[in-house]
Amino acid sequence: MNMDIATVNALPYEDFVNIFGNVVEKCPIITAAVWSGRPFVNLTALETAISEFIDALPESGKEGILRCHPDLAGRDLQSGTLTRESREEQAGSGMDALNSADASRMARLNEEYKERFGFPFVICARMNDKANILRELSERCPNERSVERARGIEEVKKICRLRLQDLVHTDSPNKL
Ligand SMILES: NC(=O)N[C@H]1NC(=O)NC1=O
Repeated sequence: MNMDIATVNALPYEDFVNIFGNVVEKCPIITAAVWSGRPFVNLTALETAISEFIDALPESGKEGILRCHPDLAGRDLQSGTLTRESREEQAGSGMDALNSADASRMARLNEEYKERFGFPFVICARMNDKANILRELSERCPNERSVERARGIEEVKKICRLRLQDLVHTDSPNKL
């Protein structure tokens, strides 16, 4: 895809949601909401609108966003039911090729984390490798719930930024 910002701003909401609906995993409601904020001056402005929408949510809403994320190396990966974006991100950080020791460690820590916080561990897989992810997962487990809620949301925003960038080319100054 190669869209300039004028093209994005001219999209009917059906197309806008179809194209950008999964920049926050399984949360097309966010994309549908920020469409009201057109016109965007550039891609960063769209990203900011998404970020501000998320920040304005009550804590339960932020936890809801985290709960829409599949586990890393979890059941959806095993059964092939990840979204395309998540599948590519997880494969990129080696989550689809864990040895059995790492796979069971991952599964155990993911369960422990979810049990403790009531939402899953979220990290931007494209900015981390397997070793990092495992380390972060074990280091973040003892944190306070409010700290982890905020950390998870920061990671959601990183994932969102990379997904947005993938949807538009930024190779020319006239492009997004
Ligand atoms: N749980 C979790 O972090 N999931 C994800 N992270 C990422 O980069 N893509 C995901 O689906």
